Amino acid sequence: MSKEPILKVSGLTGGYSPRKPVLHDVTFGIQPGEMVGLIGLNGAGKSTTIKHILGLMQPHSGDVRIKGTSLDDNPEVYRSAFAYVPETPVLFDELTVEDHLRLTGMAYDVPDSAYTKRCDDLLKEFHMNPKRKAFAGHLSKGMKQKVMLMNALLAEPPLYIIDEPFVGLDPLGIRSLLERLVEVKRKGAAILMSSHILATVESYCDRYLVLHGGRLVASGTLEDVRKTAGDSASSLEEAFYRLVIEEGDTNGPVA
Ligand SMILES: Nc1ncnc2c1ncn2[C@@H]1O[C@H](COP(=O)(O)OP(=O)(O)OP(=O)(O)O)[C@@H](O)[C@H]1O
Repeated sequence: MSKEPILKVSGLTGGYSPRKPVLHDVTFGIQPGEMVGLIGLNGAGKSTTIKHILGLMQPHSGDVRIKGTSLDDNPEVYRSAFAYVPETPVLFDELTVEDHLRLTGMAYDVPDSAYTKRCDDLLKEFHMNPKRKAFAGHLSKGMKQKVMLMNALLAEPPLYIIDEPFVGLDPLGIRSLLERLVEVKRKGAAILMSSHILATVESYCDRYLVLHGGRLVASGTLEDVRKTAGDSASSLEEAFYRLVIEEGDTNGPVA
């Protein structure tokens, strides 16, 4: 029996100018307990898709719903149902790591009874205990990325949207993150992760969305994506390569 999707993107056409859409009729859903990898070449439309889901851009046509609610239906309910971790950390330089966690706890109504344990666990898992009182402006790039991730994980939302999480993190940070994502997935959260690190995406995601030139050219399990790419593709990387150079376009998509 199919469950109600946490995220449902239906016939999404959108972009920066109504005369020149970047995304064309993109449709997909993410069920509770699923981690879905959004992959595509530079300029394929991954960030634009994410901006539409975040509600930062208006669809030209189509619809985005989180747990059945659109941004127009109820902006507060819509926004509190997801946590977003951007590729480039956005923090307040003059606030400490603990200050950021406290603000997130308040914004997402994390109960006091759960807050201290969640914080302590996250600071330990991400090896950030020595930096809990450090100002964000004094952290390294990877540490800032960890603070963004810890904030998202502290909130325990139904939906996580994570943009290219592996680039700034050290191997221990990547391991902590992946272990945590497996855990939140097990508890029923949905995760949309955009990344160019296809081997990790293949190992951890349950399904994949392949965007090319703003169109979803393949989606589903590894088996589904391999079939769409031609049965001889062995890995996600091989299937991806076939899908995106199919039209003899080796210079990337033109949206
Ligand atoms: N602010 C903007 N204004 C106009 N066009 C934009 C803007 N941002 C992106 N685009 C265009 O939208 C298309 C898709 O870009 P997008 O940033 O969604 O790609 P991406 O898949 O996230 O790429 P990358 O892997 O490089 O991050 C590209 O043609 C890009 O030039």
